[in-house]
Amino acid sequence: MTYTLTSHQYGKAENHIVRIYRDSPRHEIRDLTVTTAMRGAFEDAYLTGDQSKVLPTDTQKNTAFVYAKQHGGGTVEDYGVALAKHFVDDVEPIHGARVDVVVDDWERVVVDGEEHDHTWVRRGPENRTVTVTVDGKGEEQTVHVGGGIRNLVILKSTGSEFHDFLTDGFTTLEETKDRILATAIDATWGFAATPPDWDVAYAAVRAAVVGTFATLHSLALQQTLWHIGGAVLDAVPEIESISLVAPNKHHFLYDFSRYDTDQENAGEVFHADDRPYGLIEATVTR
Ligand SMILES: O=c1[nH]c(=O)c2[nH]c(=O)[nH]c2[nH]1
Repeated sequence: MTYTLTSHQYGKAENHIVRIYRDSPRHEIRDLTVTTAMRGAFEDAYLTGDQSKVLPTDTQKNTAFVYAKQHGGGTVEDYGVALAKHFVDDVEPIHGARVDVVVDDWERVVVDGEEHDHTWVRRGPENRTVTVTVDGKGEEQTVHVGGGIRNLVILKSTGSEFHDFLTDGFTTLEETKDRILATAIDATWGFAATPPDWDVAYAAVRAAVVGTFATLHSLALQQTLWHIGGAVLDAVPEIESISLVAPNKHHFLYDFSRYDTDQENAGEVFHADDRPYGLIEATVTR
């Protein structure tokens, strides 16, 4: 029997790097979880156990931390590009590198009406994500930066319907003209060109996502995703394509008719079910 190693990459996953900027009494914080993955002619490490071309994942980890000091002053995208380019440009056997960054956001606390200089509370649960891919050396090199939002949990208490769907012998779902619509959006997007400001572009995407979710009178989560995709492409001209994954976090009206009570449940009390959930996905491309 013969086998072929058809693909491989290796790296260090989830380096949790907290960078404090303390050049003035008002500190800043950046909290990044960084995953590196290297591609190149590393077959021998698998096939014969020869590690002579392998830059250890431990070294990748160290580099990610040191680059957080050296290249942390710009945006997360600048950091990711500097780190990925370093691996490809400076380490001969590495021909391609991918750097994935998950950003945890911290919000400055307010004490007696004043923002505190060096204390924050975690903002969440959503994360901003950045993916940088560098392929090839010298003139041939390509650098791609992708953006994302993970776990943007959002709910509207009305302005959502679901009816006139296909039915068969297994259908029990009742039609509704007024329901809760809730989801936790994962979105990733790719750029055809570099935007003037990465942070401004991210803020514009997020505003388009939440604004569209709030204002679109939804006939289905599918329709909401389509409109979100269009709004994002309208908001940020450099974005070429956006992929959206959205679990339908079902909220079922709790049935009061089963109880001996004079209370009515007019869309006020719901059972928030965690599973199973509908999973709606879409990619919208310019
Ligand atoms: O927005 C929805 N899309 C569906 O495809 C679906 N299916 C379902 O049972 N409820 C919903 N809601």
